[in-house]
Amino acid sequence: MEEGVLYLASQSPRRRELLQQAGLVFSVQDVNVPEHRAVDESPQDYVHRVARDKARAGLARLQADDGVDAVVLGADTEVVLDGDVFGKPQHADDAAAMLRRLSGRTHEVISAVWLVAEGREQGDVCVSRVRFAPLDEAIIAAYVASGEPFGKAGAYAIQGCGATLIEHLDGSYSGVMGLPLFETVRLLKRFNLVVPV
Ligand SMILES: Cc1cn([C@H]2C[C@H](O)[C@@H](COP(=O)(O)OP(=O)(O)OP(=O)(O)O)O2)c(=O)[nH]c1=O
Repeated sequence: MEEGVLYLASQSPRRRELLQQAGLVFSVQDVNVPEHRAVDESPQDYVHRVARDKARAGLARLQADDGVDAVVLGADTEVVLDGDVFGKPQHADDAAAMLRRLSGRTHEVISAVWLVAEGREQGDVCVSRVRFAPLDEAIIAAYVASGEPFGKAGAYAIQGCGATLIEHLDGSYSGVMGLPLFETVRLLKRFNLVVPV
């Protein structure tokens, strides 16, 4: 396998952590892509599009800088319940409202990952099902006050105290946390990038 130059187009510390956990060598490229779902766009199409746009934006910035021959990884994670897409909460009331809706129910977490290089793009998606325990108002208030829900799709973090709210996970832990590592490494191999395992 040849050595490729991998860039992670993301501001998410979770994605950095997960790529490091997989033993990958990469650089980080900051991108800011607007996340607005079109009215007729399915949740899965939306997550794919945003992940691809992040990777494309990363590659465009790198090419504008010095035309480096790079492979750029973009990812997006959303929580979906009853056809509604829960992004990151804007404020405390928003976070509490999301948690109230997730309480005692099973939702989907959709995580897409895209690799974009000059003349080549490929992506994959991972859908997990997460069942929340019934949450009373005191738990919701305490969790929101902890600050953990902010910056997280669906207002919780499986890698944090949010794990204590989850009764059951059917799917990928890394996918829920923000970057499905099995699908990511499978894509990297297709791009002939060096992976440790
Ligand atoms: C459900 C869940 C989400 N999350 C996080 C992962 C993502 O950072 C975030 C979903 O928002 P994203 O829009 O996917 O990512 P981001 O804006 O944080 O980062 P970037 O676009 O720069 O890559 O939610 C967790 O950390 N734990 C969880 O259990």
